[in-house]
Order: sequence, then structure tokens, then C-alpha cells
Amino acid sequence: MIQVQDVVKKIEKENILDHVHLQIKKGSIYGLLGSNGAGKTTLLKTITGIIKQNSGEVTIEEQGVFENPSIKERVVFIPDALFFFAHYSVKQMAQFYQNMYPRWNQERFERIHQLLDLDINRKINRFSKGMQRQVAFWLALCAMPDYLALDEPFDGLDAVIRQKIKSWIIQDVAERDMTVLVSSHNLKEVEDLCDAVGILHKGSLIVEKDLDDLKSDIHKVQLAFKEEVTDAVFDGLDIVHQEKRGSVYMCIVRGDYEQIEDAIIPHHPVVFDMLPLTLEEIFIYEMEGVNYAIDNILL
Ligand SMILES: Nc1ncnc2c1ncn2[C@@H]1O[C@H](COP(=O)(O)OP(=O)(O)OP(=O)(O)O)[C@@H](O)[C@H]1O
Repeated sequence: MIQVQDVVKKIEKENILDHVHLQIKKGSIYGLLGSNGAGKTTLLKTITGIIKQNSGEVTIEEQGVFENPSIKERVVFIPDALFFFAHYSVKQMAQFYQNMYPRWNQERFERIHQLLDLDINRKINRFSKGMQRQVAFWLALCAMPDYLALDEPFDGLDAVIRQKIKSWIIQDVAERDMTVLVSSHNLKEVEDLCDAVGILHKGSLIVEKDLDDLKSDIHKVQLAFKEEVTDAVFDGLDIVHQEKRGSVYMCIVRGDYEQIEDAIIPHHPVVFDMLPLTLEEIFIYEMEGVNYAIDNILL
């Protein structure tokens, strides 16, 4: 398990991480979402022990991560801006990884080689951006990490490779109980992959929930009534957002399905549809809740 307790990270006197708490269960895939500049990369670097927090605690399996080689050899971080040694070929970079990560799996390296079709003797900086990202995943997965942290991981990968890599990750989670932390602006991708999500805004975690709970707790409700109604109709509903188009109300409402139904039905609506929100919609409304507003986004 990864535990982040009351973590503050300051850069130039500013709290880039502002008393962050989070927990990531072993064998789960956790999606870290947030606005630009929210602190996601800083949090990933803190969790993987690349940088040290000013206060608070970051532990993996109850051990501090920073300057802890026995934990770090079980953690791999793929940053959004990839780094490879200049002039290193895939083969040379693999040798470096082999020295860094004692559980390096050479057989897996050769198997993935056949599946990715990249020349191991070619200098990595001669590869395209997407090919370099393939190399990053290739090396990361052969290091057999127990904890894999990914920052905007699928940027620049074609759909076929993306699917392939996602299935390898899911396989490692299922078979080896690998824990994955993924930060991404591609919410569709996160929605498909993650068990739990956290939303970071201005250095604070504003939401942290299992994805299923998050989705069952907020709905898009479309309503119309035969006669003009007063606001009393909406009493008892936790409305996050509301718009009226003609005679139809479109509302975003917090609460479970039955609870919302029980509040609405007594008012005899002639139209009453309730739909789950996509993760992208949930994200937008949660951000609106912290005044990161975008008006008239209801579809
Ligand atoms: N080395 C640095 N020096 C100064 N400020 C920094 C540094 N690294 C990060 N920051 C600041 O910290 C804040 C958080 O940055 P971070 O890269 O963690 O955000 P992010 O959530 O990953 O953003 P994005 O989604 O845009 O990639 C930003 O305001 C950024 O300017």
C-alpha cells in the first residue's frame, strides 16, 4: 500500500502540495486527475522518492521512500518527459536497467522485443516520440516493479500499441498484484483503467474515491412537468448544476439513484430521465465546485 499523510511540498516558498493525504491499495490502479499545474507531477515524484517533501510522510509498505534503495528497486516511474542517456541503444539502456533493478526479467525483455518490433541496437534518441515511449514501457515492465507510476503515459502511442501496453499492465496487476498510479488528462483512458481516482486542485486533493462509488453518487437528471413548478420541486436534492432549456430542466444531482427518484416522483414529472456521468463530466463538475468554472457545458 502507498500512503501519503499530510504531505507539504514547497517550491519557492509556495505550497505546491498542500497537506495531501491519500492511500493507494496494493494491486489497484489509481488515477490521479487535476487541472494544469495542480501538482500531479510533483506528487508522483514525491511518492516515487525522486524529491523529498518538506513535511508529512510518504510510505510504501510502511517504509519511507526517499533515499530507500530497497523500496526504490521495486518502484518504476515513467515521467511525461522521457529521459534516456544520450547515444544509448535499447540494449545498452536495458543493461543499465538490469544493474539498477535486481528483479530484471530478461526472458520478458526478449518476448516483448518480438511483440514491439523495435531494433535493440538502434540509439533510442533516433526513435520517434511514440517509439521512445514504447521503449520506456518495455524497460519498465522488464524491471518487474511492484509499484509503477505513470505521468501522462499514453501520449503519442498509436491505438494498437496503447491497447497492447494497457493489457500488459492489467495482466501484471492481476497476476503479480502490481500497484499502478497514473496521472492523465485523458479521462476516458483513466475511466477504462482505474479502480480509484483522486482529483488534485491547487495542491490539495479535493476528491478521492473508488471509481464505482464516484459514478454511483452523481447523476445527470432531465426533468419536465406538465405545469409550471416552483423551486420546491428541487427541495431535498443536492444539485450541483442546473439549467433550463424551454420547459426541460437539466440537473446534475448528487446522491444515489433511489434517493433522487424518491424526491422527484411525488412531483409527477412528465419527463424523468436519469443517466450516469462519464468521468470527464464528473471531473468538470467537481472542478466547478472549486470555482474552476466553465459555464454552459451541459450537453
Ligand atoms: N522546478 C520547479 N520550479 C518552480 N516551480 C515548479 C517546479 N516544478 C513545478 N513547479 C510548479 O508547481 C506547480 C505544480 O506543477 P506540476 O508539474 O506538479 O503540475 P501538474 O499537475 O503535473 O501540471 P500539468 O497537468 O500541467 O502537467 C506549478 O505551478 C509549477 O509551476
